[in-house]
Parts: sequence; C-alpha cells; structure tokens
Amino acid sequence: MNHALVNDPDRLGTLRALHLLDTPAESFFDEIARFAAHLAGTPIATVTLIDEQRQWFKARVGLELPETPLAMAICLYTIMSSGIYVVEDTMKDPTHSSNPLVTGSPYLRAYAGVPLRMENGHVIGALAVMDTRPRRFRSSVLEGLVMLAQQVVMHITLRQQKLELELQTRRLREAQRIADIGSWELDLTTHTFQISEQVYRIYGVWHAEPQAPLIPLDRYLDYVHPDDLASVQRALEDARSGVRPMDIVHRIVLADGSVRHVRQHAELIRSLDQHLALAGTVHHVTELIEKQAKRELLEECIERVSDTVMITEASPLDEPGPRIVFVNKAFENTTGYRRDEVLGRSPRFLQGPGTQRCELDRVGNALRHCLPVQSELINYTKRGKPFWAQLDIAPVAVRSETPTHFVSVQRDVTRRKEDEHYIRQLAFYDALTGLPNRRLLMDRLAHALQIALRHAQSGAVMFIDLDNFKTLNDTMGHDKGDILLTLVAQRLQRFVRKSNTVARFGGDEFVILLEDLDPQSDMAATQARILGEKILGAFQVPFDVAGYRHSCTPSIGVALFNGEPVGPDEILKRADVAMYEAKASGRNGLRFFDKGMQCRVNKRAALDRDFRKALQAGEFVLHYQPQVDQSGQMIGVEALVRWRHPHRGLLYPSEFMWIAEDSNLIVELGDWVLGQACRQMALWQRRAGRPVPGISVNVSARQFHHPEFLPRTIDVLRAAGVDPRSLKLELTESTLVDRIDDTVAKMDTLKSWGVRFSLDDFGTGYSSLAYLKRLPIDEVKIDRSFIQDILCNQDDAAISQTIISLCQILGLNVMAEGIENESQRDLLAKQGCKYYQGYLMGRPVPPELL
Ligand SMILES: Nc1nc2c(ncn2[C@@H]2O[C@H](COP(=O)(O)O[C@H]3[C@@H](O)[C@H](n4cnc5c(=O)[nH]c(N)nc54)O[C@@H]3COP(=O)(O)O)[C@@H](O)[C@H]2O)c(=O)[nH]1
Repeated sequence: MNHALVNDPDRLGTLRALHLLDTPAESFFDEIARFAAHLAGTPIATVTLIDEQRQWFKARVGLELPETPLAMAICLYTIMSSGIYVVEDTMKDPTHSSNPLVTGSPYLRAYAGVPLRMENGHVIGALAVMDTRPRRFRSSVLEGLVMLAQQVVMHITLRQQKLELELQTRRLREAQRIADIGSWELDLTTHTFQISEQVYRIYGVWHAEPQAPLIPLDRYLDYVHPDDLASVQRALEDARSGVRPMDIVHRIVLADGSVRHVRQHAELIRSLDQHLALAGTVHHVTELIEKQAKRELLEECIERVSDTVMITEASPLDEPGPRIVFVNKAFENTTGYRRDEVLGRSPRFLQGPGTQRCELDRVGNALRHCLPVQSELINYTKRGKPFWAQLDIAPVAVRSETPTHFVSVQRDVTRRKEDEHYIRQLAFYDALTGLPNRRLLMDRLAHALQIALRHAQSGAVMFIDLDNFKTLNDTMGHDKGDILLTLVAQRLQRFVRKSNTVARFGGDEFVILLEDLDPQSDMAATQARILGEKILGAFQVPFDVAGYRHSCTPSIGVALFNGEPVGPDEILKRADVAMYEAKASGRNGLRFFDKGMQCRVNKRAALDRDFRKALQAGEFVLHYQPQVDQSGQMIGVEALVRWRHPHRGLLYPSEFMWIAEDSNLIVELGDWVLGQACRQMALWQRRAGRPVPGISVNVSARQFHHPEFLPRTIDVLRAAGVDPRSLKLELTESTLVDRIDDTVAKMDTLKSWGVRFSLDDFGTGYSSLAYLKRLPIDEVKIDRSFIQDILCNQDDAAISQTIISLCQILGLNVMAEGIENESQRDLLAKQGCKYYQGYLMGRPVPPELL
C-alpha cells in the first residue's frame, strides 16, 4: 500500500483545515449516507475521512463503529485509486479477505467507494456503500454514487467557506471591540444604517437594546450632542454629495446622559445591491480626546508659567551634549533665543565665562547617575548678559525603564542673588568705602590666626587712625569727611596685595591685615614697617576733597602674630594700643606693639575715664596769665585750663587736652571754660581796686565750628553779665582757614556784639596774608616758639619783625607770648611790639592770686 500518499502532509493539511474530523453528526452528511445506501441497495453506507492513523466516519448507515484503525479501512484503497473502487466479494479478494471487518462483524463482503477529492486535488476520504453479501454494482448505481460524492465535496467546500466567513466576522468583531472602532453603512436610498456590534457598544446600547439590523438615520443622529449636530449633518451631507469624505470628531449623548467623543470617518461607496451608500467607521476617542485635552492644558500651562521649562534627551551627557526637544515661552523671554534656534542643540550654549565649572560637574555627575539635581548657575542670554538661574532637573522615563529625557525647570533668580549680594555687602562691607567691614575683618583675622598657628606663619595687623579727622568732619562737614575717608580707602588699597585685607574698622579707623609675611619675626616686622612707611609717605600728598586740598596724616599701630595662640580681639587691641602710642608721640607715625605699651595704654584709658568724671566732678580750674602793655600795665589776662587731678595733682593742657580732642569732650570742656572765664570776669569787673580790663579765652576748632557756639557764647555773656567788649577769643590759624565764609560770618556776628578776636600761635601754621586780611581779627599773637630763641636766632628775630610790621600795616595789635626775660621784651619793643605775655610779666595763677 502506498502510505506516502496517505501520509502526504498537504493532504492531511487539507483534511485538518476543513475542521471535519471528530465533529458531531450533521444532517446533510447523514442524509447523503442514507441516500447512498438506498441508491445502492446496501445495508451500509458511510462518509469516511482518512487521517494518518484511522478511518473516521462523518456519517454512517448500518454501521456501529465510529472509526477503525487504518489497517481495517477498505476506503483507504478508494482514496489511493484514481476513481471508483469496487470489491464484489471480499472473501475472494486476497487484499481484503483477512480484514477483521470481513472476517468478523459486520462481515463485509462487497464494497464500492468514490474518493472525496477536494478542489485542490487532495483526497480526504470516500463515500462508500457496503454489503454483507457478495454482489455486483450496476453502473447506474456507481454513477449515482459519484454524483453523491460530488455533492459531499461541494458541501464540504461550502461548509468550509462558511466557517471561514464566520471566523473572519468574529475576528473583525474582536478587532473592532479591541480597537473600539465600529463600522456602519448608510444606505443613501433607504436612509438606514447597518451598524456593527461595536457601534452599539460605543453608543452604550449593547445591553440595553437588542441589536436592530437596520437603524434609521434620524435615530442614529438622535445620539449626536445638540451642539455638534449641525456640523455632523454638514459632514454627512458633504460625504453624501461627494464633496469630501467625512472626518469629524463630535460628541454623542448616551441614554444615561453621559457624553462620549467619537470620530466618524466615511466615504461614498456602492453597496452590494448597487445602491449609493456611505461606508463609515466610528472610533470611540473619549479617552484620546481627554488625554489630548489634558496634554493641551499641560502644554498651555507650561507655556504660560513664568519659569523656564526645557526638555532634553537623556544622552549623550558628554560632547556634544543632549539635544533640546522642548522649551517654553518663558525660555524665549528669559534667554532671548527663539525656540527654533535652540531645538536640537545642547543647552551648553547657555553657559559662559562666569558659569561655575564645579557646579556644572556636580550637575553632570548627578545626571549621569540618573538622579534629580538642583543648582544655581550663571547662564547667559543671547546678547551675552549673564543671569542667575535656579535649576531643578529631573530624569524622565517615557515608555522605558531608564530615563529617556531630562526636564529642567529654571527660574531667573538674578534679583535674589543681587539682593543676597547686597545683603552680604551690607553685612560684610562698609557702605561708604566698599572695604570689608569690622565683621568681615574679624572673620578673616580669626582665620588668619588659625592658619598662622597651624603652619607657623607670620602676619600683622596695622591699625590706622586718621589724625585730626574729627576736626575736619566738624569744620568742613560730614560730606567732606566722607569724601576723605573714601580717598583714604582708595589710597590704602594701592599698597596692599589682593591676598591681604584693607578694612574700615569704624569712623576714621582702618585696619590692614597682612597674611603673607615672612615666617621669621624680624623679617615680618621689616616687611610691615616698609609697608607702614610707604603708607605714611603716601599721606604726604594732600587729598583732593571735592576741590579742596586737604593734608591728612595717619597714626599707625602694628601688631605682629606668628603662631602664638592669640585671639583676634587681642591682636587688634595690641595694634590699637600701638596706634595710640603713635598718636601720643606726635601723630603721623608708626609704632609696633610692645609689652610696655600696654601699661601706657591702660594709663591712657584710665585718664580718659577720669577725664569724663572730672568734668562732672568739677575738677577743672582756670588759671589766668596777665597780658601787659609797654608800660607794664595789665591790659587783660589769658584763661588757661588746669586739671586738679585727685591723685596726680595739677595737670597741664599738654597732658590731657589730646584726650579731650580725641573724644567729643573738647566741646563740653570749652563751654565750661568760656562760662567760667566770663563768670570770673564778671567778678573782677565788680571788684573794687584792681580791675581786670579784659579776658582772653582759647577756643578750639571743634568748639568754634559747633553749630551751637554762637548762641551759647551770647548766652554765656548775658548770663554772666559781662561786657562783651572785655572778651577776646583766641583762635588758631587752623580753626580759621576751614570753611572761611562760615567762620567770617560767625566772627562778624560776635564782633557786632563787641567780642574781639586774637589769632593765636601765629607763624606756626598757614600764616597766609590773604586770610589775615579777610578775617575780622583784632590781634595777632606771635608764637612763643619764635620768642624763645629770638635773641640768638636771627631767623626768629626776622620772623617776629615781619609779623609785627605786617600787623602794623594791617592795623592789627601784636601780642608776643612766652616772654621770659627783659632782653626778649626789649628787642620786641624795639621791633614795634606793644603787648606782652610771659613768665616775665607773670605766670598763670589761680584767680585769687591775681
Ligand atoms: N582750647 C583751649 N586750649 C587751652 C586752654 N587752656 C590752655 N589751652 C592751650 O593749651 C596749650 C598749653 O597751655 P598751657 O600749658 O597753659 O601753657 C600756656 C602758658 O602757660 C604758656 N606760657 C606762657 N608764658 C610762658 C613763658 O614765658 N614760657 C613758657 N615756656 N610758657 C609760657 O603758654 C601757653 C599759652 O599759650 P597760648 O594759648 O598759645 O597763648 C596752649 O596752646 C593753650 O592755648 C583752654 O581752656 N582751651
């Protein structure tokens, strides 16, 4: 037997594809079998299918067995033959005589089978009739069997096509359900819809209403949202009339009132019955629309926020950098770049020379590890303007396990940074000079001391105080004082390297912190001294204070540090002490701190304290020194202040006046002196016998320029009841030259009251003829420094002669002070001086001794 044919995979494939094997009985096949048996007059007929192992009966008449092994199948011979296979007596046919179906039940003796040949040529089985007796089959019977076999094949083919159609329909239905897309066909003749199952589902009537085969157009349109109806009808009309295919998204309202969005597509076609029709689809797009609406809302929000939003791809982080895929409007506004200029580029073009490299590295490192990161970076606009950006960058994974993008939200924080800088400036820098202030200095000094201690390094603190600054401030006004301080700051900075610090410590005090001196103490001291001397030298050049040339000198105190455990306060105190020492030694000098200074400073501090107390306790007294004319007649006295110190005895002005000058007590003391002198004068004027014709009172520059000086002086004169003509105020040249207009006005007012003026210490200062002429003074006092050596020093004699001659020309009185012997007086008299003061005429004494 040719098993190759039986086991032909194509044949078996055809058999299986028919889905006939092992299926329940079907009436068609049963009837064919019955008809075949009737036609042939046999008790048995079958529709037999042959697979690789058995024969299986799709239909059988007169046979109990549902199937038999292949070896018992006579139909096998039928499918291998090209036509009808007939066996008239199986017992006589050696091929079949031993077949169990022949030898045993059902004792088959005759057989006629027609192969079931499908359209593709494969034979899948046979239509067979069988008898239990030997017999011959008439040709008409065999022809009839052939026709029946053809009916079987045709039926199997139709059955198969039907199955396939069902399968396709089911697939289409499933596809529509899965895609949520329904289909319809609108017959334009009947105006009825044929609607797929999914359309019902989309319209929410799948369970509620039984599926109607045809839906009238109006019924379909009932579902359309009233607001969308017109546009849907228009779209239908356009499609129907062939203007354009229908493509519309609209809303439908379901029976429960809920609203869905659908997208309808339709095109004009001819239906099977050749009617014009619209074939359409309905896509349920509520979710898509909602997603899209959400996305649009999101995009709109991102577009409108004032923060910059930038999205880049997640790689490459190395060159050329990740590409920008999105920026919002705020980005364009902040950076000045248009969207189309930046898309596809790396954000690196925002960086510039000021962008912090280390911060970029930190950000890059975080992103490399897919971590979110915050930063504050200096970015640059398209025009190259730097701005501070506060960044918040987060990795984003879109349909991926690993980040696909980075989203960066940036805010322009330039204003905050400027404010912070400003606050920092306020906190750590002096507003007037821009120099580090005391706080920053103390920080840096503390740090410098730690470094010096740790690494045995040397440094120094230079404490610089401007001499007589208070006088300038009081006499020329604070605005000029401020200008001078600014100029001083600039000048100091010129001498100091950037690594060191020039700070304004307060008022007229500056501190220089030198951190990079030689580790050797003596070398460090030399370096500090050189710098100090340079500074002193630099101050030799007058300052241009708003057009006025002002000479200003500094007193500098230096304290070195070189690894000893000492705090910033202590070092500063030492420098301060040294500075006071420089001041006490005549100012405009430089002193290094030494241990002995501390004692002196303590003494000075005690003196300062005592001075304040002394004013309150009335420890100051006035001594009076006579002033005489050529005949020796007393023409007045000069009031000279003394301090009756409870422990140190009687102190002279040289010992305490500088304390008063340094503090504001000079004005208070001066007021007291003027009041006391006037009161004493009033007493003398009332005294019988030896009247004192006039009194000279020394007035300091700060006292004279004090805004209250004028009214106070007048009040004092009034209160004491003294004739103003008996009062002479002694002013120094330096007092008068500053703010000359104001000075002259003040002097004129007092002169209108009768008060007179004497120019003290003449010859030691400016000695300018111009202002001598301008000022309403009555007298010039030749300083005692010229009188002292007048007999042996021709220059001094010449100076005194010049002053006297000058005053004669200007019509001013001349008083010579410090005359200790008659020769001095005689020479002065010879030179034309008419008034004298000095120990020769009388020492300063308490009033009761005069
Ligand atoms: N603003 C104020 N200044 C004052 C006041 N009292 C004094 N002073 C100023 O202090 C300076 C020193 O004063 P004093 O130590 O009192 O010395 C005066 C005389 O004692 C001294 N003198 C006078 N005759 C002689 C002499 O023959 N020999 C000598 N060696 N010294 C002598 O001269 C001082 C007076 O100087 P002057 O005022 O320039 O006329 C001094 O500058 C005072 O001005 C005060 O209350 N307020």
